[in-house]
Amino acid sequence: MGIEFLKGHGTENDFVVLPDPDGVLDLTGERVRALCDRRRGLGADGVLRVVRPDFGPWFMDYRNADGSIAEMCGNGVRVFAHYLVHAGLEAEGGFVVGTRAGERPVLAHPDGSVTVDMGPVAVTGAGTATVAGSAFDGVAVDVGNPHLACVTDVPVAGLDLEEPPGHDAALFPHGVNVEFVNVLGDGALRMRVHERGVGETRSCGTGTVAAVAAWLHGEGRRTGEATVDVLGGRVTVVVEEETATLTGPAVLVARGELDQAWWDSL
Ligand SMILES: N[C@@H](CCC[C@H](N)C(=O)O)C(=O)O
Repeated sequence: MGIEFLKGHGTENDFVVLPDPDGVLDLTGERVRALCDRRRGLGADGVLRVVRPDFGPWFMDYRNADGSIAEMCGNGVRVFAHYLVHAGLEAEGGFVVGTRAGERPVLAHPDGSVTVDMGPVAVTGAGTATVAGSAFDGVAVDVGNPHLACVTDVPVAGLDLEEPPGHDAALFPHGVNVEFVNVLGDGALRMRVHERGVGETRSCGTGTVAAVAAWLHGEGRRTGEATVDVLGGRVTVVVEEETATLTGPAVLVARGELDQAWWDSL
């Protein structure tokens, strides 16, 4: 009997989901890297291990594709919540998901989309990202994990994000997710992102919240709402005084078993 997995995505930010209610899987960095590898594994931007603690809600143990651990993943919470409903472990509607950044209330909608209460969002400073020798002014945004969100007039579609953007390491001692954001109109943004521990991804939920917070900050506003177009689709973000919400699709595409011998060899 192999190890159960599912594959899913939220606006094409894709994840391997590993149901592990009793917390018995030894999810090493090497196993995460192998699972996420698009040639020698299943391929994904990250892994969501589904754990049921003795007390409290289902816990999302999130890992980046390079095996590193991150505090929070907004698209991951949507896929995680959708999986819980799909598996009959939670009912559609409101429930809570545990993350390393704290508990995140979610609302699982009948169409499979999910709204996540992302918790407080804070603009904590200013920084600069560098891409191919060009500098982009940005703001540091804490969404439970670190972001440098750069609102720019340079069309983001043309940026080469193959290499990690340069940034001020002293400002982000634990690394950073970097967003490049175009304003398409009032309440309409376009974003590309280079994620810490992954590379360029087709969407980043916490990144879209950071993008909206950065746009509002530039407008001298603290609260507001925007759609954010990413390479993998569209999400909606609402920033309020005390919290922010992220709404978007969540899709499960496959379910199967990992080969036990392959797992054991890692
Ligand atoms: N894709 C995620 C963010 C995942 C974590 C990030 N790479 C980090 O290291 O902080 C999202 O949807 O928020």
